Amino acid sequence: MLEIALIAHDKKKLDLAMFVKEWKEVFEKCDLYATRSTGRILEEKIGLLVNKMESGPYGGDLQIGSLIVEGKINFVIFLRDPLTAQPHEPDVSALLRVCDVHNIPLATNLATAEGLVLEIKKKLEKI
Ligand SMILES: O=C(CO)COP(=O)(O)O
Repeated sequence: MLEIALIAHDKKKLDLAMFVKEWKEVFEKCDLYATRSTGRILEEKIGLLVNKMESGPYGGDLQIGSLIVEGKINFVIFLRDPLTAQPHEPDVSALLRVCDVHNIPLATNLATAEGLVLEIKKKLEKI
């Protein structure tokens, strides 16, 4: 099973929901983790089962980061809002940092997410 973390800041949640819907047949074969509001949207609008952490501003990014440190996440798609200051920016940076520390593929925009999902699909076909 592949473990995927899906996160989006508020102004990017619609983009993420549309992207995940488009690739639903891939994501429904994975174990999904998300920060709370993102996860709720993916469950309610797309009908996927999602392991929901705390909301990002309440430490959810750090919880996902902790899962990465424990080796429990294979891919991260995190659609950040580059135009809005986030009160929990240090937590966001920490999550991005542990992805680099542990060499976890990370997409922070839709163009890269497209590449990652193709890679995830390829990996699933080999399982
Ligand atoms: O803020 C976030 C990531 O930094 C996302 O958190 P939510 O999914 O709870 O909105």
